[in-house]
Amino acid sequence: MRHPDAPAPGSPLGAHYRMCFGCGEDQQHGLHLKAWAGEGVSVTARFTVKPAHQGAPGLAHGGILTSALDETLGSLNWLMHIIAVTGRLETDFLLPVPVGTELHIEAWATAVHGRKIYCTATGRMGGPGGPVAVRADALFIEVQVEHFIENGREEEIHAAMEDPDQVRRARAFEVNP
Ligand SMILES: CCCCC/C=C\C/C=C\C/C=C\C/C=C\CCCC(=O)SCCNC(=O)CCNC(=O)[C@H](O)C(C)(C)COP(=O)(O)OP(=O)(O)OC[C@H]1O[C@@H](n2cnc3c(N)ncnc32)[C@H](O)[C@@H]1OP(=O)(O)O
Repeated sequence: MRHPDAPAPGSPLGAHYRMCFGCGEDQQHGLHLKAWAGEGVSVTARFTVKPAHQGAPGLAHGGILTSALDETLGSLNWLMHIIAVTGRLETDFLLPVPVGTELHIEAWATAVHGRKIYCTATGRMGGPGGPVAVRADALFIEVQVEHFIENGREEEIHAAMEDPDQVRRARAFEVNP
């Protein structure tokens, strides 16, 4: 499952798309989540809850926490050298997460069946060994690059295809942009 050319454990994964809400460095409204390759088909990530992420006073919105887990699970793509999108995602919220918390996220693949990738993630507070505040089980489905080209809004697709960095990132998934 781990691709022979997968980034070495500990390597930063970078953004798959600079305008991505989860990881994009140029997305001013985004989470700016950072992820690193782990052993096997696993990744670690960090995300800090900011005031813009509140659902209740001083507490993270559940949808934001789910997004952070979704993004980390999506980063497993880098380890497998495939493109997969979220088909199903179920989140358990175990502890309230205050603004200012740095969430330590871990995600790993648990099974593969055809195009279906089953995977799990946890988000811990106070450090990588801290209590689990959120966890999610997900089903990702492998797709071809046409999934984006055929369904994305034309102006962003054109901009992405004209961006050599984006084309290079797409190639890292061994797809033909
Ligand atoms: C140069 C331009 C390049 C641009 C792109 C460049 C780079 C991109 C690189 C990486 C980006 C990739 C991911 C992003 C990473 C992180 C972001 C976070 C991840 C996300 O946020 S991503 C957005 C949310 N996501 C969607 O926007 C998906 C919308 N959706 C669909 O597009 C279709 O729905 C699809 C494709 C999922 C399936 O459609 P389909 O027609 O291909 O396949 P089909 O329906 O046959 O399903 C095949 C088998 O999966 C089972 N299955 C399907 N769905 C299921 C479900 N919900 N529950 C249980 N089982 C399910 C079936 O039951 C069958 O199972 P079986 O084979 O056993 O029968």
